[in-house]
Amino acid sequence: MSAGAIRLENVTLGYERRPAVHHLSGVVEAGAGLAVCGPNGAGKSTLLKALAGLLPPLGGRIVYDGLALRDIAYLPQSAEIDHAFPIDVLDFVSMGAMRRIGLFGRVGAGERTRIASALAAVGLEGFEERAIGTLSGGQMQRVLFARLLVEDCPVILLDEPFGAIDARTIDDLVKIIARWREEGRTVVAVLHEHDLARRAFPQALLLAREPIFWGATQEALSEAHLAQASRMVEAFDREAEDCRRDEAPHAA
Ligand SMILES: Nc1ncnc2c1ncn2[C@@H]1O[C@H](COP(=O)(O)OP(=O)(O)OP(=O)(O)O)[C@@H](O)[C@H]1O
Repeated sequence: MSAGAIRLENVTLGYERRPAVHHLSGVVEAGAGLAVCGPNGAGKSTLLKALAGLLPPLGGRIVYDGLALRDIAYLPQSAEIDHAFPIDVLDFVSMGAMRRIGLFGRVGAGERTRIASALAAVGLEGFEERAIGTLSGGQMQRVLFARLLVEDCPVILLDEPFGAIDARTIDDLVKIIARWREEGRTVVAVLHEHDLARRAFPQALLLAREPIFWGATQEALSEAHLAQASRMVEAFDREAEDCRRDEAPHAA
């Protein structure tokens, strides 16, 4: 395993001891571009939270080679972000510098330059004083990418970064991901858009509560593998329903 890699060893993840992802082993090499795909409920977001260090495994372990958790930037699903929080674009993007300067640290000239160039890179110059609550979905996603640019981490985790945004914004953000990869950063993204996964990520993990395939994207997202993933998640959900019925002896 090379420096900067993340190794998963027979990892089980879940909530309140209920497993959501089982038997996951593999290595995210430093500099990898990995798409995590699979049907709804497959465990994709759960895996990303675990990689970000927010959800300790129920079993197995995740080993970070030469990486501290502060080296990992994490973009949660849009629904988990408080868009109504009263903060303007400049302050929101500046929060990306917090790991370096601390919560109450002074934003010096170097950080100001970094923040300005991040806003320029996502095409949001002139939006500095806009409250984030007034932005469109696409503009908000650009702001979130600007914050990631300021965070400047070697590992970047993106949970559904392209959900419900326009094609032009998607193109611009895909270019930023390509730039991160050229710079040797590791990018792991949960994606429902398989065409984008094929276009922007050489590797894919197809997940259906357990791994179906982890390797070249074209092969991971073959029709046969996608059909297998759907069947497995449906079967898992049916079993879960049966369990719930068994656990409710007083139900009518
Ligand atoms: N906080 C939580 N508490 C309890 N169960 C959870 C929690 N978050 C997710 N789950 C359950 O874990 C399983 C996997 O969910 P997860 O969100 O990881 O799937 P996903 O593949 O990201 O789905 P989607 O594509 O719909 O976003 C689901 O059965 C879900 O209900």
